[in-house]
Amino acid sequence: MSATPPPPAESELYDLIANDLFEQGYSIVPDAFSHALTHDLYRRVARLDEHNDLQLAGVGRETDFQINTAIRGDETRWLSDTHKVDAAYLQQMADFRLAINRRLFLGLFDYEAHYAHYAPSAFYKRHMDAFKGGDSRRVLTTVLYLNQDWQATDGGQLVIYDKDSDQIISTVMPEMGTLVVFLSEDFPHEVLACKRDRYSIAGWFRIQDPMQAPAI
Ligand SMILES: O=C(O)CCC(=O)C(=O)O
Ligand SMILES: [Fe+2]
Repeated sequence: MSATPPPPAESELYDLIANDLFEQGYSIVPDAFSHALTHDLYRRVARLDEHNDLQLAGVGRETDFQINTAIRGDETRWLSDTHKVDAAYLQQMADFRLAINRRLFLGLFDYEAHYAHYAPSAFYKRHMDAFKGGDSRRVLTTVLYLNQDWQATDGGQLVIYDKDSDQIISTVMPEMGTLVVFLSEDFPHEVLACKRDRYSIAGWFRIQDPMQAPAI
């Protein structure tokens, strides 16, 4: 028998996240999804790591893209609908997208997500996931953590800052099942150096590319 409570019923989960986003622009939810899904995702990323199927992440987009381990040291791989476990998560996030659109009218159009592995001593310096007027189309960031029994001494916390005051808003332990959601343009954040392998899925809901939108 496990002592952890079952995940909240889905509509309650989305009510809670939508309310947090409306009130404060971010939400942090422990045990967001079913334990079965979370464990499948953990096994999948651990296997990708074991088989060296993750690649050092870069900074910048397209022509600006470069590897810079002074900024970030994580290794990543995009989820793909062609793998059963990836597809299960992408389906979960498709439901999430509709549920949040129904509650907040954010016009979320699609979702991209990658597995990430931070090896011991890796970090991701303070950054923003999107900029006002930028071309990434990213509106809402999600991070799902996949690490059992994370301790404060393991490092690797996500630190979220207030954009205006520079104060720390929250320090999040990357514990198995915890989901963090925040408005991509509003919160500078960083990943502190970790002391053990750290696994997660980072994802971004995006608005539609105005160039691809049908003419009205
Ligand atoms: O893993 C995390 O806690 C955050 C990762 C992140 O900021 C990113 O990939 O942009
Ligand atoms: Fe980020």
